Amino acid sequence: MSNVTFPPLKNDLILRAARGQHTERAPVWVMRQAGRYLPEFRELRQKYDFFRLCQTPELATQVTLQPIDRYPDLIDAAIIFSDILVIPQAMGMEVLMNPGPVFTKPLDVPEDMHALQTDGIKERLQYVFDAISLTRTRLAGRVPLIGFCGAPWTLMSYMIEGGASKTLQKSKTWLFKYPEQSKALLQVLTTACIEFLVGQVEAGAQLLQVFDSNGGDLSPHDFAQFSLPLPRVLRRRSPPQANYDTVGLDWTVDPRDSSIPRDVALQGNLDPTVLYGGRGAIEQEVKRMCAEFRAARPTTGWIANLGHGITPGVDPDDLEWFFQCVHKYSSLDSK
Ligand SMILES: Cc1c2[nH]c(c1CCC(=O)O)Cc1[nH]c(c(CCC(=O)O)c1C)Cc1[nH]c(c(CCC(=O)O)c1C)Cc1[nH]c(c(C)c1CCC(=O)O)C2
Repeated sequence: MSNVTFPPLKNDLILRAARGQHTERAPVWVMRQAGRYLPEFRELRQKYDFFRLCQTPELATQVTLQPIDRYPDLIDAAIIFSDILVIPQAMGMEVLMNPGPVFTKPLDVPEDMHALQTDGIKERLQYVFDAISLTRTRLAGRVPLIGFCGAPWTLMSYMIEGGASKTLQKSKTWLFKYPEQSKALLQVLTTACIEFLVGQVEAGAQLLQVFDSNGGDLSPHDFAQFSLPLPRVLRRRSPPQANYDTVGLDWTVDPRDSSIPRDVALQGNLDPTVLYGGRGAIEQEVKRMCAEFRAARPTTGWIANLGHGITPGVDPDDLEWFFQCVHKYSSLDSK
């Protein structure tokens, strides 16, 4: 589906695992791998505002490649440097990063939705597509490139709460007090997400991840109603790249949990705090994680990752050790 040709891929481990194929070892990457724990990232961040980095393809590409250059032969995927909140921005909402996201005018009542610009969203996100194409070229086939977006419910909750929230009281109130308007907003966001993801694949993204960070706050019934439609629609628009072939787990879920469908590959799930525990703790926990995933998926694929984004204080050498431990303990011949 990509419009451009790029250098041939040398490492397709994560693509095979995401499709459910058994791999010689688990592919590995970490969420927020281009982030504040890296001194080279902090250096650039001192010069540029967060969204300036996202909006300038040359800079976004440079940041995306930082972990790939630092850990050659250890990381199996790059993820485009951006943020889930670029969609609300493209709908005309102002978002600042200081240090977490802050919306200057969150949605308060359904009438506020009239101010949202629902046409031309994909066009205003062209900078992400340009960053993806440039990154694909500069990756030169070393590893696949992941594109992403936030899931509609997570975006809606940020747009109403105005930032991170523990209780999601305002956005959940919308669901129950203004159900029709909430559905309309989710519909607009679903369309925007799908156009955005399809555009990323056209620009060169080889794998897509949808972050539904606030999905766990919905009841199973509301999750099915408000969050699950996206992959079904996406699948119709962009087969076969866009199946939810893989489900990401955090550390509160045991990969052997019988409620997890059998027909998906798994990704996860080390508690990022383990990375503060020193080499002994990292090795022990990675070994245990690999054994659990191997038991859960003895003949199909899984992807090693943290259960959440890496945090700013981690020593980059300890992350290197994490990668080395995954290589060792997820190999077919490891005990
Ligand atoms: C909810 C959410 C956001 N953004 C994202 C999510 C979903 C995943 C999750 O639940 O964490 C996803 C995201 N954010 C970022 C990426 C880039 C790719 C990567 O390296 O993983 C990705 C995939 C960069 C970022 N996004 C952000 C940073 C740090 C900001 C900085 O450089 O000042 C980075 C590297 C900021 C951000 N952006 C967001 C928050 C809540 C924060 C503050 C939290 C934090 O500080 O880590 C919104």
